[in-house]
Amino acid sequence: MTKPPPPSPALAQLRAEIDRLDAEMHRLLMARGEIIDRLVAVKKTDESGSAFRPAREADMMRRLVARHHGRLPLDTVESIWRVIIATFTWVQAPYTVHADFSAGEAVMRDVVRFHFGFTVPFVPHMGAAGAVAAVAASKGDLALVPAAGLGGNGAWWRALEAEGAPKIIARLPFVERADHPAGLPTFVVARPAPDAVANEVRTLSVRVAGWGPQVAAALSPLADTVAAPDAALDGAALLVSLPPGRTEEEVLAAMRQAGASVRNTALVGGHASRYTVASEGAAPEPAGR
Ligand SMILES: O=C(O)C(=O)C[C@]1(C(=O)O)C=C[C@@H](O)C=C1
Repeated sequence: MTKPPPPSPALAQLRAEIDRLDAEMHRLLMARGEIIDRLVAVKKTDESGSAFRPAREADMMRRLVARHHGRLPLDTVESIWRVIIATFTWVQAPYTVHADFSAGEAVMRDVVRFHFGFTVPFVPHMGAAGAVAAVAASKGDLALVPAAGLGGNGAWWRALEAEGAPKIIARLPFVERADHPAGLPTFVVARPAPDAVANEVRTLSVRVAGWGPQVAAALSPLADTVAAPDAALDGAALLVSLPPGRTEEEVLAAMRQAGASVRNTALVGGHASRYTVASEGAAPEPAGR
């Protein structure tokens, strides 16, 4: 076998620069890892069993996207940081991701791997109920459930109503854009540590009688809603996401005015407000919801 010719001096110099930068990035990652024991002690993670702080992560991801520029695609830099943060969370307190595959295996697998990498274990479930039940039986696990209404899933969020039940604590992706490589809107459900609740957007479980197109139309400008049929003939179980500044009273009043009667409501979690950038590399602009 013939030996490849040595690289030109110019190429050798560029490679030496890359080696130096790689060694520096690795050193910095290891230095980041040195903080973990102190994080665990300060956050008392042994007591809660979960190191996940979604509001902090949403804020970190927004700032990352806002300061990013240059040749490296945003998707790449976002996915690298997702893996760093999710893995650092796992090293503080191991957890499993329970993913509801009912929106399709491929899209949900992408959501899991993009946001949590390959070190964090994940278990597939055919339906939201199984994923949420697994979280309820765990200390610090997460469930990922598609945020859109899927017929087969029913009103899965009703399992979050009881005190002490798991709650919605995040919505993925943290930074939304039309061409996001793992952009399936997804709720993250967990038993939140007391300081892990983000509530810029509050998610409400609402049961109504008299549900129909008029009520849906009245609700749509006020809040994002997922609807599932409820036991009664014209009843519906709703998962209503109240954007910042929108009150529960306003939304219920609009539904009543459109002819629905509200049977009961329960807060089933909250998450950081949604944040959208126009497209790859564009300047960030808040989504308003
Ligand atoms: O800030 C924290 O609380 C951390 O534990 C650090 C860290 C990170 O790796 O940056 C990890 C987990 C949290 O969800 C948020 C951020």
